[in-house]
Amino acid sequence: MVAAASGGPARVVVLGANGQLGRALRARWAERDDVAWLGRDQADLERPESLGSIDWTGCEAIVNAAAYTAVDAAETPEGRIAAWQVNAVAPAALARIAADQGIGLVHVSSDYVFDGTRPEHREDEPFSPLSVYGQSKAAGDIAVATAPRHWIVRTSWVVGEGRNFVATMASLAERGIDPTVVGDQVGRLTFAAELARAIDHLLAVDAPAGTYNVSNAGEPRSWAEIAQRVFERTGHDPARVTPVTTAAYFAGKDGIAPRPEQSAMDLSRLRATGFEPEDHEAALDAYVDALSAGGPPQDAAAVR
Ligand SMILES: NC(=O)C1=CN([C@@H]2O[C@H](COP(=O)(O)OP(=O)(O)OC[C@H]3O[C@@H](n4cnc5c(N)ncnc54)[C@H](O)[C@@H]3O)[C@@H](O)[C@H]2O)C=CC1
Repeated sequence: MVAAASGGPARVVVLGANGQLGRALRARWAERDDVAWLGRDQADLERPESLGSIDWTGCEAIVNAAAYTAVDAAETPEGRIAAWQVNAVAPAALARIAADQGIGLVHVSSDYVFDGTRPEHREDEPFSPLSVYGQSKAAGDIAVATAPRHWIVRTSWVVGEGRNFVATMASLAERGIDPTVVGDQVGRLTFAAELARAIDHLLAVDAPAGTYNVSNAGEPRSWAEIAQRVFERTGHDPARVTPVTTAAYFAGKDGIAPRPEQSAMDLSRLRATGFEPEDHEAALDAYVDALSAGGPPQDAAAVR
């Protein structure tokens, strides 16, 4: 069995426990003692065969929050193999385990399975990935859908703890650095806490198996508009952010995977389960305020 904090068998096993979503789930389920939290050291999805040697006795649901998320590195020969192992082969192994042992499987997908040419992605839109990462995620979705009790949670633009776009913009604003930011990719932010709340909800209401788009709600915005809002909220001049096209931003840079221009997703299927997502700009303001309260963020990671 996989042991939970209680010492007994875990009813829920979370894989990828140390990522943005994993940490948000930990915060959400901090009071629960029936969850096991497995990081890469305990369950390495690059070695999918190892998942079959785990004793899943007592497990009612697996939440797969692990993924190979390095979108550009996935275009390299080594990255390609790792991305496929983690994002496609391992989810297929999990689907087999879930099907054989009657376990529910929550798996997280990406808007990058689409090319971003439609105004709002619906769950049943045909796959049209632009990148190796997107291809590997689409293959994972196809595999996971073979498990009878599966919930594919398709999300976009995740912002959680640590290194992320919003923290980077807040840091640049504070340090007097004026960024150029992509202005022709449009979407909605998904705060990791909101994603965790939605997963908790889908399990709690035992939502029908299938795919659910999950993001925060509200008017879709470009990365540049989001950056400008971060500047404004932190008391800096938003005009310091210069919007550029994706083509201009990546001009002369090698090894950049194509990104969808349009990432916003239709949320009606999620809403039909009784879940109302919070507006992403209101959530952004609250997130930035929390960052400010904790002092200026240290991390100045590259803009996505
Ligand atoms: N970050 C984003 O903007 C988006 C993320 N997603 C999806 O959301 C889900 C959660 O993503 P985040 O929490 O943002 O990603 P993250 O990169 O913060 O976390 C992923 C976790 O997976 C772990 N991991 C990587 N390789 C592993 C392996 N071989 N074995 C076990 N664990 C491994 C990492 O150590 C990390 O803890 C993923 O399925 C991702 O594809 C979808 C759309 C956008």
